[in-house]
Amino acid sequence: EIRLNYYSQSCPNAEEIVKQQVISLYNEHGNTAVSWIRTLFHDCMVKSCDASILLETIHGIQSEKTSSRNVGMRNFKYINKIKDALEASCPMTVSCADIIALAARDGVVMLGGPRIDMKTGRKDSKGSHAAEIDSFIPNHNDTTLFVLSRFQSVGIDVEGTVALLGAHSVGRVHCLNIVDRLYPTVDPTLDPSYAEYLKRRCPHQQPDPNAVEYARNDLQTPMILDNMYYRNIMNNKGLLVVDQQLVSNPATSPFVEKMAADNSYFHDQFSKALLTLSENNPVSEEEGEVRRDCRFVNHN
Ligand code: HEM
Ligand SMILES: [Ca+2]
Ligand SMILES: [Ca+2]
Repeated sequence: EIRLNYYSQSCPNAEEIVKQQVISLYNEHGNTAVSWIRTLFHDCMVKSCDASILLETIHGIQSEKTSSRNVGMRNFKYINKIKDALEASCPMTVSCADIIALAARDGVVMLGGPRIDMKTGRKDSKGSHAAEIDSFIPNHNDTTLFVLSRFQSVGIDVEGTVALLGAHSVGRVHCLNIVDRLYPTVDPTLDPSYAEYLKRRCPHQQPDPNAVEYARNDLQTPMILDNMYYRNIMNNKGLLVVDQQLVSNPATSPFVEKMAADNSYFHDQFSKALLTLSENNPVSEEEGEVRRDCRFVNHN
């Protein structure tokens, strides 16, 4: 059963240890904080917040990391650093699924977002769900209707979905996910000068797989989790099709306007929805485990 302060007896400093690690990683590589937010989404959305996304391909397990939906995910290696710090104080106590949740919570704070009171006590999966990823995580060009139905299936309503996509106020997108909007003709819903910028960032219709070509999600405040995302999409400066469509769909556009006008309303709705996402379908004590190494299931 997940609850607030699950580790208060078994590892009283657990949350503080994660926080210190997230801060020092942020100071080394600011983009780690960005990664933790996306990692939570891609773990929790796929079946359960069970750290399934961290497993490597080995002994009949197919890693989720190689899925096309997970393109661009980064900084997984630093999860092990957080885990090592926890193992040094409390061996075999804190789950990798809780590391993902707490790191996302603290990453949000590092990026100027709200403070979210997340529960702990999640257990780690004993397998990956690689084959099912595409049925849980929408594609970059799916319709709003489809996106809303995916989030609704995990208990997140229209307002919450609009708020969660505000995570695209930070981070980057590889050209692969944008070129369809630039070539052969520019998507008419793209601001022309913004399209010129994107074409400079992504000069080839078929992105060179060896070149790391990407554009920032939010040019104005790329490292701040703020409502600039909504102002951008209202100005036809959305990067992905799923972003831009929030403005034109009548179910989502009123929330876009409210969030664009009021950063603290955005933060409140983002907190609520991220909390719901972070509690999706926890694995039971009997079915799960606390992994020794977040990349592999335990062998005992
Ligand atoms: C319809 C739902 C969503 C779709 C289709 C989607 C798709 C994408 C894509 C294609 C990228 C760029 C990856 C790359 O090329 O490197 C991206 C980046 C990102 N997404 Fe989403 N996303 C969705 C929802 C969310 C949600 C709910 C969150 C978190 C609450 C989130 C957080 C992020 C973050 C933080 C990045 C930047 C990652 C980085 O710079 O390392 N996304 N998303
Ligand atoms: Ca998962
Ligand atoms: Ca921003």
